[in-house]
Amino acid sequence: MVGEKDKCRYNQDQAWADSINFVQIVLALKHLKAVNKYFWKYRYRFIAGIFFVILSNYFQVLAPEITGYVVNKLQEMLPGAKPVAHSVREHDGLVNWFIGWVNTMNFGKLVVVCSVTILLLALARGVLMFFMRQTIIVMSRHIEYDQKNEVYSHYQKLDAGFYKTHNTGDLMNRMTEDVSRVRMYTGPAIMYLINLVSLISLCVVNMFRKDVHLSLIVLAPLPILAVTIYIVNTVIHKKSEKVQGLLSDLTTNAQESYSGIRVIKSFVQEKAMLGFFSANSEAYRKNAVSLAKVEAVYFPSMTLMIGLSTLITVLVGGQMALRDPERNIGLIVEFVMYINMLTFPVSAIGSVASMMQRAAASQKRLNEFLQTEPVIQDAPAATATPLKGDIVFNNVSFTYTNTGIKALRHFNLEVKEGQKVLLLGKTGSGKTTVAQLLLRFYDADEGSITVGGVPLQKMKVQQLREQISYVPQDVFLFSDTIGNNIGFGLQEAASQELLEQSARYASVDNEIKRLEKGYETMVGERGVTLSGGQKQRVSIARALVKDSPVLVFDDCLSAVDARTENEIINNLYRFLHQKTAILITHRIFTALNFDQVIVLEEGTIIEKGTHEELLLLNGYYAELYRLQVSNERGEA
Ligand SMILES: Nc1ncnc2c1ncn2[C@@H]1O[C@H](COP(=O)(O)OP(=O)(O)OP(=O)(O)O)[C@@H](O)[C@H]1O
Repeated sequence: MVGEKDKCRYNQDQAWADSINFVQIVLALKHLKAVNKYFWKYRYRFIAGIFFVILSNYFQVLAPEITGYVVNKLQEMLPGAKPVAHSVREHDGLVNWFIGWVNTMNFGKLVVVCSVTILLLALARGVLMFFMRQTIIVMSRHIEYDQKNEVYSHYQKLDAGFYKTHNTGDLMNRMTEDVSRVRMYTGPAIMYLINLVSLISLCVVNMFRKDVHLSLIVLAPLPILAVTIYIVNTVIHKKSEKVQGLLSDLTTNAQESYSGIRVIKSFVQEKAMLGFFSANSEAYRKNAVSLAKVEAVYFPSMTLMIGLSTLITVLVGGQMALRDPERNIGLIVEFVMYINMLTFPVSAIGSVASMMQRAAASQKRLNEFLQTEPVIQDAPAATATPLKGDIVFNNVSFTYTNTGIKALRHFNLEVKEGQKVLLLGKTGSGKTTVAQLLLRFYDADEGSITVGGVPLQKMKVQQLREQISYVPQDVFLFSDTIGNNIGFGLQEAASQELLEQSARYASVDNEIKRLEKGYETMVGERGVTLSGGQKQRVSIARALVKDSPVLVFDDCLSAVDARTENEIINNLYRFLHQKTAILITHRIFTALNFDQVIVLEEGTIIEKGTHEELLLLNGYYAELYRLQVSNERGEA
């Protein structure tokens, strides 16, 4: 068995191995190509941002040159000092012009003018940095917005099969976590990257222009600093991911304990739950402490590295000046300023690299998802056909690919326009599958489904679904008002009259009106919690409000009592007068005179006929009927 220490050692080794795998990082970056279209969309903002970053850095590197010049001037004033030679090549064009202007002033005035100039440069930098954030960071927010919309609209396109194979947490993560990680790339990472490339280039060019030898010596520790920071950053990142994960376990654990408090108490499991919580809490504590230790080392070691570079500059530069009195001291001051200036960009290399790495991993996940094409799509020749005529299932077979379960086998059914059909069968016999195939949540593997002779594949999916009112088995209400939940399927806002009429048909109107806010009552999280039966009836009302020619009710009366069930069936009898309806159920509804009753078993029809015919057949239906009648008598 691997011990705790070995595991820890393994994790550390792994972190080091991962962190130095630069090739992998570079390869991973190809996934980020997908966001280039957004950079193009916001190109003017982006170009302006790059310009502001470069200009701000240019102003920043002017300050050491001016400071160096002032120090040299001071050196010249020391007793016995020789004038310091200024080579035009040594300075930036703007600095040369500035030196030409101030050189004739007396020393006092020169110092004041140079100080004010340095102050003005700092102010200008501040303004430019403001614009830099206003352009690049704002651009990243726009991209984040566009990308969230892109992901969301793709979710809407994908079909039922996709949702069965992906869990909600994973889907939510792509919308939130992955998109915000990509934003860290399109915003801060890109900004820091342009910043560090431009600042390092400007500083290094200036340093080499002045003293190649000294430059090589003082710059030597910086790459070591960059790599060290990158490695430590990766370790910190991995540790903080782990701490985050443990924290989320802890929160879920606590949340479940609160929600399931009645079960915990009734099963007297408080102690066990506490033990479980303590174990989670201990794991979190250990990892959080370990993260704090690495973070504690991080900043002091960074400061040490920078201090070392400054020390080398002063030491080597000072010795050079001692050996060669011609050398100017201003150069040493200038180099110390450059080194301090380089600290931030060099230390940012690590965090920029890990931000890009994380963004690439997130974008890879997003790309995989965005490239998933919905299986159910409109055929090129599909038309918006009105749903008229008989519904025919002709020799239909269907297997769920994810489980390999054959839900329908050579299923044949003909529902004449305006007929009411009862689809009955044991659980798992394939009833819901019939409804889902009719709505084209899936396509049949074999056989065909036609409405009025037109195959479903020749109709536009959206129009097909618009013309079918479907009450699914799992009731789902949105966190919105009851009225909005009922009117959900309508293109325009439903009139109060229509809402009430549908609710009356679904036998829920009276109960809604008894609520304090009536149809304006919020459902869900912070609203009123409706009972299972009430929710079912609200979802029936939602289907009825659409007034479609075809209705499919999937086991939607399972949570209502027998009296309400009869009331709804009677109402439906009136409502469904001209319409085609398929009612899926486990129970027999005697109140409604069905044109056909179909009994399914393991995906095939075992009985078919009217209520009377099936009673005479004396099979599954007749037995279920007798059982139900005797139960009802027993209850009465
Ligand atoms: N999304 C799915 N993925 C894989 N298998 C599924 C899926 N939905 C249903 N099945 C399987 O297909 C078979 C038929 O399921 P279906 O939901 O059509 O039955 P049902 O008669 O409506 O059952 P119930 O009355 O319990 O709702 C079952 O064995 C079920 O396990």
